[in-house]
Amino acid sequence: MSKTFTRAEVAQHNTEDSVWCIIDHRVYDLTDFIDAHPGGSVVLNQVAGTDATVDFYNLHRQEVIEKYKDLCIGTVAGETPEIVTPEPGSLSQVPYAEPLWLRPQFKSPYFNDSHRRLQKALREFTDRYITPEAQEKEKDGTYISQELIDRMADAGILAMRLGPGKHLHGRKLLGGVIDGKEFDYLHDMVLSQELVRSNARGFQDGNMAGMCISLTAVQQWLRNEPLRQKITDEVLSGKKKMCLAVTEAFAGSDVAGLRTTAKKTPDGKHFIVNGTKKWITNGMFCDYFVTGCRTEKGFSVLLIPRDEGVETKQIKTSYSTAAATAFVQFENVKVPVENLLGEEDKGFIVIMSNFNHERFMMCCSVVRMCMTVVEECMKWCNQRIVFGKKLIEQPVMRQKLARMISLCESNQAWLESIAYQMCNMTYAQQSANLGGPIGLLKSHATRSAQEIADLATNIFGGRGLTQSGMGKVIEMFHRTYKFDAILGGTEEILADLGVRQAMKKFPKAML
Ligand code: HEM
Repeated sequence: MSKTFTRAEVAQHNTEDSVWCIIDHRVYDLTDFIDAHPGGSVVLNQVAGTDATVDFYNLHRQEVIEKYKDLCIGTVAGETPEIVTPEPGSLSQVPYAEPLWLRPQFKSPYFNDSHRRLQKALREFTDRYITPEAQEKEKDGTYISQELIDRMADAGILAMRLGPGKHLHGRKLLGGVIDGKEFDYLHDMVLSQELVRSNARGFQDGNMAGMCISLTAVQQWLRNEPLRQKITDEVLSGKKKMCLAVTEAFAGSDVAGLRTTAKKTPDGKHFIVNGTKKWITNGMFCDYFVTGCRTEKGFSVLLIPRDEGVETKQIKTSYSTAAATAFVQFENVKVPVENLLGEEDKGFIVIMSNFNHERFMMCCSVVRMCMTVVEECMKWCNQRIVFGKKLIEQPVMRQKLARMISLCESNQAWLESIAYQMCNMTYAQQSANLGGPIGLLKSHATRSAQEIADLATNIFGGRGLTQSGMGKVIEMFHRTYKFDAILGGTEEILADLGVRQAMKKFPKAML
């Protein structure tokens, strides 16, 4: 790479036997690559011997040049490469690509040094370990590797994903960048927002989303202490996997309509479970199912270990099968009564108590993903040349970007304000005061996501419909934003919840 060549020298390599070109002041020998080039050999022959920087960046993502850096044989004499290659862990320099609190010129009342340390460590962890695997698994549809799970368990990431609490006390997170006791809901927000940057919506859920919404219920409601500790240890160490199994083909959010039954054995020591569950995220690889069942006088929640009576079949949805979404069948599964969460026939509270945190995490992710889409659009508009001009020079494009930026900035500001309230409330106060606002935020954030996906696809044109290359993030987002609009409560239900909760507090007087 230390070799230098004059532009005249490069110009001579424009024959079938030797195809060189210049990209960003670096010299590339494409002779042996030409037949493997996904864009074909003709285009490379056309630029042989010339400076192809503008053409290259008009058609490729920055990561392509990184991946194929071995083709680089030197630089142009007297010239220095200009294009910035982001290092793992670095912040984006694209305007509006990062939340305001991470932009050096701005201040925030919410975040202290421990949030910044955690953000930095998580960004590096995600860039180095999660994103490469996420991209691969999203494409081939296989499940998360045990190696990555172990790495996340060691770093305390699995434990952090349950939110603040005693389970973090005494833990040194990410090698000690913060102490578990310091971890609050703003750290929690940072965690969700950094993990989502791997830009792979199916894998994002495949990456232990089931655990985040089920182990919390076990911790809060499983009364047998040694059993609770054993299971928590198994799951947080990554040795066992857990998911939440409530929805059925017969009933989604309508818990009263569920048909999975749990009948007590005559000796009162076991439940026998029969029934099916649908759309169970991570169900394919889980060892434990936190399952909603009909019991004699109501609805109950049971922790069901996988055994021969439990059968899982993969469901193909519009995102990658890396999410391990399953159809689950329980046939005469014998479950000890100590696996009951909360009280028999009073399972509704067990399921409901989990929702705020789940929805909060979803808000964090979808708002951050929207910001990444803005970043992609800003980069593309600055890079893409059409009708002899950069796209950004077209006022119609700037209008679209303005709308997208405004939606992202306002949603992020709302989210930070809610996270701050959560830091200053008990769990019970959160349930009383924040269920409505979180519901409204989730509903608004996913409506915004719809508009952002639509605008971004128009900006990218055909590339926004293509699963590889420049528009791949946009294509993925446009195909998958609905998961956030449906999972954890649909937009309509949550918007309605927000207004109903507000009306409960309406003063009795006629105002
Ligand atoms: C180091 C040099 C190059 C490498 C490693 C490279 C690699 C690639 C790769 C991996 C793709 C697949 C799409 C993607 O992932 O972005 C691609 C597509 C393409 N490349 Fe290249 N390329 C190089 C140079 C060039 C140059 C100089 C041109 C044009 C003059 C060119 C024209 C194209 C075209 C037209 C496509 C198809 C793009 C699309 O469908 O949107 N490539 N290239």
